[in-house]
Amino acid sequence: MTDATPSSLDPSSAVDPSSAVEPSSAVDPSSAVEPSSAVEPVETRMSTSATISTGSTTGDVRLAVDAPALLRDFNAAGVVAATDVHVATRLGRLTGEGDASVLLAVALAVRALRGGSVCVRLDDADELAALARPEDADPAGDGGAPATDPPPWPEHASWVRAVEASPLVAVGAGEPVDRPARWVGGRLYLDRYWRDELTVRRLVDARLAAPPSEPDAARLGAALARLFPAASDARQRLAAEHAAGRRLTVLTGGPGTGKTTTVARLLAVLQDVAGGSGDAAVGAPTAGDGPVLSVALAAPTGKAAARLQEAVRGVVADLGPDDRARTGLPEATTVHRLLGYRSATRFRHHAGHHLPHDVVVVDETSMVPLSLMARLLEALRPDAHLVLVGDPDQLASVEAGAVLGDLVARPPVVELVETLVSTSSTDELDDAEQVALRNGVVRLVTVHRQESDSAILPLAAAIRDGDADMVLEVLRAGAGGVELVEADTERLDEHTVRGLRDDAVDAGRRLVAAARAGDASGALDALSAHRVMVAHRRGPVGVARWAAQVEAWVEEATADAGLVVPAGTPWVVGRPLLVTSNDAEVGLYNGDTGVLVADGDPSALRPFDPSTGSGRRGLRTAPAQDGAGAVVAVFGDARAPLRVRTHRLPPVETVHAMTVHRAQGSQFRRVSLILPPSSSPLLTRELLYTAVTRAQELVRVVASPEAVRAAVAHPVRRASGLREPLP
Ligand SMILES: Nc1ncnc2c1ncn2[C@@H]1O[C@H](COP(=O)(O)OP(=O)(O)OP(=O)(O)O)[C@@H](O)[C@H]1O
Repeated sequence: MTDATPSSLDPSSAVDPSSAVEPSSAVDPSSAVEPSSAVEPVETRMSTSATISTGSTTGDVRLAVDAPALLRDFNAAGVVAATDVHVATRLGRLTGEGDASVLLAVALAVRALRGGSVCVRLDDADELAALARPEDADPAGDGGAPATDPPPWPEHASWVRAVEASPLVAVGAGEPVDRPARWVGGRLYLDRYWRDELTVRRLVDARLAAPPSEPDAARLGAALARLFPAASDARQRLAAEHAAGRRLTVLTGGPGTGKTTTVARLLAVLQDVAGGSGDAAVGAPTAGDGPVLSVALAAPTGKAAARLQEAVRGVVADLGPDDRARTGLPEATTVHRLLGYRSATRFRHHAGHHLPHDVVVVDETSMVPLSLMARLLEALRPDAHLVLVGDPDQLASVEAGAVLGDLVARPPVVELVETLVSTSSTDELDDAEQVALRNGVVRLVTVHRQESDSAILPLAAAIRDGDADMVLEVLRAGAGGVELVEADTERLDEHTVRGLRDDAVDAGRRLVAAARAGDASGALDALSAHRVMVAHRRGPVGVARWAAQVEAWVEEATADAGLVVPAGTPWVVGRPLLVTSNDAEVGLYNGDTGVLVADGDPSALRPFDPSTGSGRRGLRTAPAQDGAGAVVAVFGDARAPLRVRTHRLPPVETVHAMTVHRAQGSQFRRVSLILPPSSSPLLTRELLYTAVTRAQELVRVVASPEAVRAAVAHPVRRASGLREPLP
């Protein structure tokens, strides 16, 4: 390994391969408020404002100079972007609303979506203060308006009066239904988000309030006792019993608390009780007949779906023969694919064409945004059993909404569930958990994973508890697969990051070797060996800069064999890929990761003309003899990879490093997390918790202690109305 000079860590050397901005959407107000479906943090969308003409005469297109003075001032302070102002003023023109305070409120509602909120609370001083933090305060400093001090907010009472009187705004939950914004309970929504929230509320409440199905108590009791025999299984047993009788169960818990185990076993319970008496004489299925309920397993990303399927099948394989036969081999898919994705707002299954399944289990529900949850709930048969599984302490979805967190924290919707019969007891639930159970929520708390010397789970627990001293203590102890590299991450040198470099190079070597050998499974396995994670997209602590850095290290380390670049293609064998948009036809979705591997007989990758490497050091190869091409992209489960020809690939990026948002739903054996400076608005408790819990063996945090403290001190705030009853 050759030492790179410190200058190779110079941020200015980083090339941003992904600087494409979203298409301008400022003209059509409805599309202007449609969030990007990209799985990436909010700051990526800040630069949008720099691409959109707002009629500025100053030449600075980030400033909305044609807007009323109040909006101009808030724009100049960086509180709202020019696009937010543009949407608000356009909606104002369409509805005859000229009051600047109302337009400011609408611009804030648009702005709030980018932070993941569904609405803006004008009466919440903390939220307004958070919005007043310029969202582009990232180290790159590459977007948004120049910050001046924000002007004072409009006087609250008159602001609310103006909003309530506005022709732009519908007030309350009822008529009229054709206005672009909605004011409910002190919250201002863009109408589309209000409708999605109402849909989720209505359909969740209907599920909770539906009369319970009453499975045969003796059979249920026997199945629960068989599948959850130990005293320590009590909460898992309760969740399974709840799922057998009710139409919505929300199963939560941190890593290693047995969520997946519970899912697999509860499927066995549900299949058993659905199998009726087992009396073959009357035609009822028996154990040997296999599954009788149609079950769908889904997760927000392909990677998470692959993990879910693998984990569930692993648990099923350990069940007794009858339960194994009853449960079968459930397939997992993405939520998009389950619903039959056609476009961001259109799916094959919907309220008029329900999914056929009797049971639908969604894992990693924290990543499901409000709009997708609304579409999923609409598409379910009313009598289907829905089980939402996830960890509400993780980062919420990139798009607006924090549905899992909201469902867990809501006040109770239905009276105490009376159907908990037979073996389950709620004795060990505290008062808050008893209340949550009325909303179908069962929280698993016991960590069962046997890694007693690992400090990753105690670290995650300290982050979740907001205990920054403990977090730093565990990190600094440097034992049990946890380490802290204390550093100013904007000025890292080679020596400081040598551990990170060694891990990245090791994983990269294995990846490239497997890819060149045409070993798809080996390459996909190597892809999860180590991952560099960051918070930002751009800047010295951004994904673009670190992806370029890791790529340079790996190229250097594997240069002896030369790059393998099949002739006539830009595709480098061994390049790790990240899919950046959905392509239902190919079966790849935003956030899926894969790798380019040599296709067919590796000897077909013979030298083409090493002397004409187009200025690039490396080995060029001819296409395989059979014309099938010499490189193929592989994705998904290492044991059954999905192979995609390069000409059919949707847009992809190289993924030597990724944002923590992107990494959600995936796990890696080793994780190196590089945190931005403590002033970054993206440093949140959920970000740190999510990154730490992606690691199986080792998590290395490269950060200043101040940045760690800042992350732990800032839980994410997301405004929505789901936690409150309708007025
Ligand atoms: N009731 C139990 N008793 C003993 N061991 C259990 C129990 N439930 C789960 N386990 C074991 O604990 C480990 C973690 O379980 P599981 O993978 O189901 O957790 P999880 O919550 O899905 O974790 P993650 O979110 O990290 O994927 C597994 O090894 C599993 O076999």
